[in-house]
Amino acid sequence: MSFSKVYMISVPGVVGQVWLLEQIPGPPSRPLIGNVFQLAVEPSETVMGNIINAQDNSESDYVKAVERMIKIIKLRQYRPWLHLNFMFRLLGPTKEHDACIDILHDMSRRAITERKRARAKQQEARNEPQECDKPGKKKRLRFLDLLLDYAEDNPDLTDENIREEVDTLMVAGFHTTSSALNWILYVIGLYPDIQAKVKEEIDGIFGSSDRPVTVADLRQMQYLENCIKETMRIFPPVATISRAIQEEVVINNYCIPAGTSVTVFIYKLHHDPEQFPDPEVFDPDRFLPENANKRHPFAYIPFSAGPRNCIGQKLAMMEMKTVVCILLRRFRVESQVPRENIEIISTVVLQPKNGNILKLFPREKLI
Ligand code: HEM
Repeated sequence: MSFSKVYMISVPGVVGQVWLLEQIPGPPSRPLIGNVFQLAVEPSETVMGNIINAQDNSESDYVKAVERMIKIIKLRQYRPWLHLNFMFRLLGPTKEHDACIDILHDMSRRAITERKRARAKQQEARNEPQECDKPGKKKRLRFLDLLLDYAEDNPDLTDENIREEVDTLMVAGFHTTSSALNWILYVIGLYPDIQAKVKEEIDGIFGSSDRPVTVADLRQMQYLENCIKETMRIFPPVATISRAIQEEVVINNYCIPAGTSVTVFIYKLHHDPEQFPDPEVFDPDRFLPENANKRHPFAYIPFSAGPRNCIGQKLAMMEMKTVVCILLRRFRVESQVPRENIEIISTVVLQPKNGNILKLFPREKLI
C-alpha cells in the first residue's frame, strides 16, 4: 500500500507518538492536520501567543530543546545515581541540559516581554484591559494577562515567578493532552465497534452539516467522554505523581516519616481488578454514572486529586473531544499495532515506545 504523505500528530516534545498515514486519494489534509495541531497546542497558544509557531516549524530551537530535555529527563529517571544533583553535575549531560533550559526559559521570558509590550501599546490606544472574548461576553483574560495584572498590584510576583508559571503550564498542558490523544486515537482505531458508536454519536449531533464544533456540541458527546475516560484509565498519560510528605503518616501499619518522597503509581491504581474487574478490557460503560458511583473516589485519578490536581482538566477534555470529532467526521481510523504488541514507556508522559501507526481512510461521504 502506498501513501502520499506521512503526517505526525504530535506537539513538540512527543515526536513519534502518533503517525498518520494518509491514504491517497484523500481530501486536502493540511488544513485538517493544522486544525488538530492548533487544538492540541491551545494551551501554548493561549499562554505564549504565536511566538513558538511549532505547528509549522518543528525544527525550531524551542521544539528541539523540548525534545532533547525529555531525553535527558528519561536518561536521569532510569539511572538512580543521577537523581542526586551533584552526581548529575558530575556524570550527566549537564552542558546540553543547561543549554536546553536556557532556550526554554528564554522563550518564556520573551513571551512575557512581548505580551507586556503589547499590553502597554493597547493600553495606550484604548486605555482599557485586554480581553480574549468578543464585546458583550463575559470578560475573560488570557492566563498570562491574569498574572501580569496581578503582578502590577503585587510586585512580590516577579517576572521570574511568572516565567515559572508559564513554564509549568506549557509542560503540564501540551504533553499530557498529546499523550492522551495518542492513546484515544489508538483505541478508537483498534476497536471498530467503539469507533462506530462514537461516530454514531457525532452524526447524531451534526447530521449532514459541516458546521464547526461548539461547546454545546461537546457537552452532548457523552459516549465519547466515557471512551476518553476509559482510555485514560488503561493508558494514564501521567502514570505516576509524587508528593513530599509533610507530616508522619501511618498506612497499613507502615510509618512514613515526614520529608519522605512518596510516589503514587496511577497506572497500577487504574488496573486494580477490585475496582476495575478485567482491567485490561476496554469498556467505556465503566464510566456510566451507575457504575462510576460505586467506586472509591480516588480509584480513578488521571488528573490527580486533592488541592494540587490538574487545573486544565476541563480544557483537556474539550480539546480531546474536539480533535476526535474533527478526525472522525472526515476519516475512519485504523490502528496498525495490535494491543499485545504495543510497548509502553513512561517518561514525562506515557507513550508507545515505537510510536503509534494509524491509517486514515477518508470517509466516502465527507461531512
Ligand atoms: C489529558 C490531559 C491532561 C492530563 C492527563 C493532566 C494530568 C495532570 C496531573 C496528573 C497533574 C498533577 C501532577 C502532580 O500531582 O504532580 C496535573 C497538574 C497540572 N496540570 Fe494537567 N493534565 C492534563 C492537561 C492539562 C492542561 C490542558 C493544562 C493547562 C492548560 C494543565 C495544567 C496543569 C497544571 C498547571 C498543573 C499543576 C497544578 C498544581 O500544581 O497546582 N493540564 N495535570
